[in-house]
Amino acid sequence: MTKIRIAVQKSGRLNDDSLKILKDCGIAIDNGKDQLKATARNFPLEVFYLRNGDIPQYLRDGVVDIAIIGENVLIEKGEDIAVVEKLNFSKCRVSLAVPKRMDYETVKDFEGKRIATSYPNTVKKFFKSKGVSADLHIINGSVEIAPNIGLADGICDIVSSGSTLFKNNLKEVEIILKSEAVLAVSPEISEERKEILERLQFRIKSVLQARQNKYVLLNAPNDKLERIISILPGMRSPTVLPLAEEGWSSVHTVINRDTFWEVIDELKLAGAEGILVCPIEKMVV
Ligand SMILES: Nc1ncnc2c1ncn2[C@@H]1O[C@H](COP(=O)(O)OP(=O)(O)OP(=O)(O)O)[C@@H](O)[C@H]1O
Ligand SMILES: O=P(O)(O)OC[C@H]1O[C@H](OP(=O)(O)OP(=O)(O)O)[C@H](O)[C@@H]1O
Ligand SMILES: [Mg+2]
Repeated sequence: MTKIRIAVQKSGRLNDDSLKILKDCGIAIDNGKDQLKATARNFPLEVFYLRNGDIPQYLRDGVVDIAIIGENVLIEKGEDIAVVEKLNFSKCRVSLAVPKRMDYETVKDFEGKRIATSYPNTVKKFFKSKGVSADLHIINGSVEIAPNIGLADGICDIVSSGSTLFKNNLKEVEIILKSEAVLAVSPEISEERKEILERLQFRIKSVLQARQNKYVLLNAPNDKLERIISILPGMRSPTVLPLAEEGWSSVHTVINRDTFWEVIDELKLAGAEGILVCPIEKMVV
């Protein structure tokens, strides 16, 4: 039977959440941690555990068909590779930073400066678009230490909370790009495997939708229903069911996580009572 081959980071920031999303898609993988390859028990899928930084080349060569990878890595070394889904985890940015004490005004301040980075193509492209010429030092890790040991005047690296920059007396001065984990596809994928990809993507979308929403149940006196329903976003319109108690109804709906608390506050003000909030397992839209 044909299987789709997916690359997942072997260890590091993406590993746990990548395996979690496959699990939430109902895919069971026997996961010996030291294995480099594993087969799903209930879906035509093989998992290859690889270094994030090596994945663009494996996709390009068609050694794997799809991958869960940091978008920033694709921008750095896989611009020819298509992204089919943003996965909403491992969110970060690739930024330029300089020592706190430096008076930084514009990107022109990088002219002629030494920049340490693991993302040379990204930095080069950014500087080129701004007409700046700088001297790049490519290092693979602990980039933030470079200015403190006199190796560079500034750096370009991943920033999330900013605490690594803070600890190293650096300040973020330019955001070059924003990144999150994505599902990427090999240009070499076969038609047969594309069909498996479509099935997988359908499940992933349902999982992402479910994670983004909550199921809400509430009780309301009938004379307040109209106002309450006008507040609710919902998939179509809310379900309204009569309660055993005369003059009262139960309202069921779905609310997006981003606006959740604001909507709940409004519902309470409008007279909603006994509000229950439940996680959604899958949401097929
Ligand atoms: N601090 C962070 N917060 C959020 N996401 C991050 C952070 N650091 C890295 N990432 C994202 O996770 C990806 C993997 O980072 P990680 O540090 O685990 O591996 P790596 O050293 O880039 O890759 P490799 O697997 O090749 O060793 C990055 O490419 C980026 O997309
Ligand atoms: O803004 P922050 O929340 O501090 O995150 C940013 C740091 O996280 C990443 O390093 P990581 O911890 O993955 O270590 P690594 O350099 O060994 O990959 C990245 O390279 C930064 O150093
Ligand atoms: Mg890292």
